[in-house]
Amino acid sequence: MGVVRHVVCAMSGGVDSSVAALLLKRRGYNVTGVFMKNWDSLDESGVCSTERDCDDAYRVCQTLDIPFHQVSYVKEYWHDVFSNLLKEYEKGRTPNPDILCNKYIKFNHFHKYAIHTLGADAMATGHYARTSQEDEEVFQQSHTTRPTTLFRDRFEIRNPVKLCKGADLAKDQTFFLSQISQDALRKTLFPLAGLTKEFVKKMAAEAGFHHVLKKKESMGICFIGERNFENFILEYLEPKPGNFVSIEDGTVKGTHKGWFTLTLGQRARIGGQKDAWFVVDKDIVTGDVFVAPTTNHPALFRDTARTDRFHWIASDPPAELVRTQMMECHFRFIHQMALIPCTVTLNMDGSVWISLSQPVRALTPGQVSSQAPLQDFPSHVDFMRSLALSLPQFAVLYKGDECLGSGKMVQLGPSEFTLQKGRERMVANLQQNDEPIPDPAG
Ligand SMILES: Nc1ncnc2c1ncn2[C@@H]1O[C@H](COP(=O)(O)OP(=O)(O)OP(=O)(O)O)[C@@H](O)[C@H]1O
Repeated sequence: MGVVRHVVCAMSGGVDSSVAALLLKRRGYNVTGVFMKNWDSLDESGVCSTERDCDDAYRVCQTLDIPFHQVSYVKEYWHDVFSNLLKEYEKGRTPNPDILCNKYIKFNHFHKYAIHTLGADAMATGHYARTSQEDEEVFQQSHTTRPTTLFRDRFEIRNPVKLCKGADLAKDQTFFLSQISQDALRKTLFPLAGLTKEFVKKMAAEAGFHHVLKKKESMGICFIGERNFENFILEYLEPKPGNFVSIEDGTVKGTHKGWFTLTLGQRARIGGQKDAWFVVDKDIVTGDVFVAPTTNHPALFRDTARTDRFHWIASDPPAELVRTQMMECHFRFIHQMALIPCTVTLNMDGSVWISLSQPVRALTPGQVSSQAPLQDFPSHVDFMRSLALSLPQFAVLYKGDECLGSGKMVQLGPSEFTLQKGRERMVANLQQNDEPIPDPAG
């Protein structure tokens, strides 16, 4: 008889992690369920949803007859995720809290707790994602503490583990995992890797997890709960009022109460204006929010972005990129958006330039923002829909099924509108000087 492996499963009280724990138990492992508390929350009716979720996770563990623990990362979440989020808002950027939560909490604090404190052979979550390792390979990974040398990961890791899309492409969550460390990934199991959500729900029903199935699907920000996001964020940030300014002629169209909850591409409600205007840019120094009169205005389209130091999950950086300084792959900046072909170039400081095969709008064409202006948002769920469609922070790269990693977008190339204006100015200058206008076709 071989050793019985010990796996710590992160259990949220939801369907996915409950079935993940069930599958691990069926594989014959010693499973421990752990619930994380990240936020002291009361929802708008004063009910603590965290306690309810914790209770649900506990009941699943009872049904499975496995030990249950609860850990609190309220302090860590506040420092690593929430403060970060507020700082980004103040810079006029729209951060993705779920990417940060995975990076700093689940695949860092929680990971260390599972492996070092509880002595587990691996940790597991209910994410729809896959790695390039079999379970047994995960267990064989020794607990290495990386020496802090000048050498980068590629010199230290012989067989880097890849992060790949799960079988259920409609549920794939690699986007949210794109910032996690190689060290944590090497010790992680994703029991739902090969399953569809439909099948997982069926398994939950057969296992008698009815209390879990009855719950609403969790969405977006894991900690805030059902509440008005604008009111929530205004508890923490001082609103900075300013003007709505037309990108076309610089005229002031109205005023707004604060720009950090206004997201790129979103329809702006401007008092006294009958027509629809759309947010295309912000000036965080003056507080001006630039707006355009059409939803598909060229000021919303761009085809290049630069990231900060890119986080490569497996090879840091990929050999192809080192060899040629250039790589063809696919890009996504919104969870589940269609992948866009792109060319990536590597800079000396580890940042990358991403050139897309076609200009993309700040949001996916024809999506909810035009029907659901922010002022009408009833809850954070709707806000998350707009967030997911807004200027995102992270550029996530894929090569086939593999999620290569992500980088925070810190600079965008010129918009189509800027380029168009530049061309017009050039033509006007040429005409003024009576020079022949170059024929673009010839
Ligand atoms: N509060 C929590 N405590 C422990 N683990 C958590 C918690 N929240 C999320 N997780 C882990 O992260 C995974 C992904 O979380 P996410 O919030 O995306 O939920 P989900 O995909 O709807 O999964 P679930 O149905 O398990 O809630 C979960 O399956 C679970 O393993």
